[in-house]
Amino acid sequence: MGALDEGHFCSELENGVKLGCIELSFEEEPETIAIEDAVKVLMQGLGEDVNREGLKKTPFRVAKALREGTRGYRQKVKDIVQGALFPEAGLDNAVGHAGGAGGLVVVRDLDLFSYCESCMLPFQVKCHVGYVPSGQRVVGLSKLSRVADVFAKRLQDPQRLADEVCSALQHGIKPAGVAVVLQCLHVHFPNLESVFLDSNHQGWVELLVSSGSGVFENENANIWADFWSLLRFRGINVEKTRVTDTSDHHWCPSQSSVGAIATFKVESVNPGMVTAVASILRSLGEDPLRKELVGTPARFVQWLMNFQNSNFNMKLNGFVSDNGDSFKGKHIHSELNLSFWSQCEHHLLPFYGVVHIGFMCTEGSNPIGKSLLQSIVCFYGFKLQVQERLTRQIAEMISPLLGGDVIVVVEASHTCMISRGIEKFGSSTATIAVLGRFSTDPAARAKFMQSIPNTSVSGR
Ligand SMILES: Nc1nc2c(ncn2[C@@H]2O[C@H](COP(=O)(O)OP(=O)(O)OP(=O)(O)O)[C@@H](O)[C@H]2O)c(=O)[nH]1
Ligand SMILES: [Zn+2]
Repeated sequence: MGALDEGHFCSELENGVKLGCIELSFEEEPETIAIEDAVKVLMQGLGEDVNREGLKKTPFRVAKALREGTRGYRQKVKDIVQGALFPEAGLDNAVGHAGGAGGLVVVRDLDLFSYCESCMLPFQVKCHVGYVPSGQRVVGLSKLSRVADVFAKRLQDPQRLADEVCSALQHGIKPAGVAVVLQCLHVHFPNLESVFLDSNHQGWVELLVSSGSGVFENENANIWADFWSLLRFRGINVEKTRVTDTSDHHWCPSQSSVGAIATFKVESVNPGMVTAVASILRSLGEDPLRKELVGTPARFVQWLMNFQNSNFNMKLNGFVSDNGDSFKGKHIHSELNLSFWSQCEHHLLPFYGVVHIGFMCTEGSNPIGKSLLQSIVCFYGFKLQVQERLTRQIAEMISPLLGGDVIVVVEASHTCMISRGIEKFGSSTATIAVLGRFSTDPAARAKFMQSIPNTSVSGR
């Protein structure tokens, strides 16, 4: 069982005398309990009832997700590489591609997830690792991915992640050289204004970083040309958003001028919630005073505050539709790809995607503008949610405005199913809510469905 599953703790008295090991389950470990307590403070800060059905187990789930997501602090590279170096004839110390073990080896498209150290949200990593074997031996291919995962399962910055993986492999395998390329994707930070202004939001911020050691140390070395060629074969677009100097470049939207967080003033952030996040960092084995982490608790709280339990009803500014309630002469009107972000109430992790809305109206009229529908979608998105409830709430909200015949389809990617747990990259969930004629007329439903374009839902 992994370190997270079976805690082995030796209780110590003040003078360091060990009392002997007591077996603590994951639930009983002090770090888990501390994170659960901190998550309860965060949920109360959002105005939520921690005892509400659906939220009861959230503190524990979040503790489990965060500790699994940062297990890299407790793993050692040598345990992975040791015993996985296999003797292989070939070029000894020279570097070339003449047969045998002398040639460049590249493992491509390793899907990883890491935690952004600026905002504590998971970010997606497409990792490509290359090395030039030497010393008459090669490493087990899977170990390149396992070592990369040790450093990904921490609070990270893309460039530091690439450098740490590169250096660990260089020291662990002692090859002629190592090259690491990471294509990183950070979820975009919406805020109410920006989502309305530009509803075809790009859901992702992309960044490509690289790191090299030994024969790859010089990024102009011709062996890099071989490496990039082996990536291009896979259609990997290595030029896009390539940043070499990331020192002053904040890739995290929470640090950029347009991110949602930039619109909050730090002093307006609930200090009790900030303290709670700092204690979570400590429970994960991090130092909240590390310079890259100093602002992180406030930024994470600012992200969370997007989803506070605002129970105010949608201010429709007296909006009344003249949509009437008779079908005659009515046709199906579709408003498609309304973007939304929400926060899964089970894991406090984002889920995001698009909403498609259909309703009946007389030819040529449109009783409700797209931006008002976008407002409704955003207000129900910006809560702790489950996708089924979000879908139903949108339908129930717009139904009386539009004569009662509505259909709502939500397509979303759930970070909690992609970055942890079942880790199903690329998976997405679709939900439907129908009222009025759309609940009784399959042909009306089918006609609306045909109007939905066939595009990816990942928001990329
Ligand atoms: N129906 C529904 N389930 C959701 C939504 N968001 C997250 N979940 C699920 O909530 C469930 C929580 O299950 P638990 O077993 O309590 O928590 P868990 O151990 O973290 O679950 P895993 O994700 O399977 O590891 C998971 O199956 C999630 O996939 C949602 O919007 N709708
Ligand atoms: Zn971030």
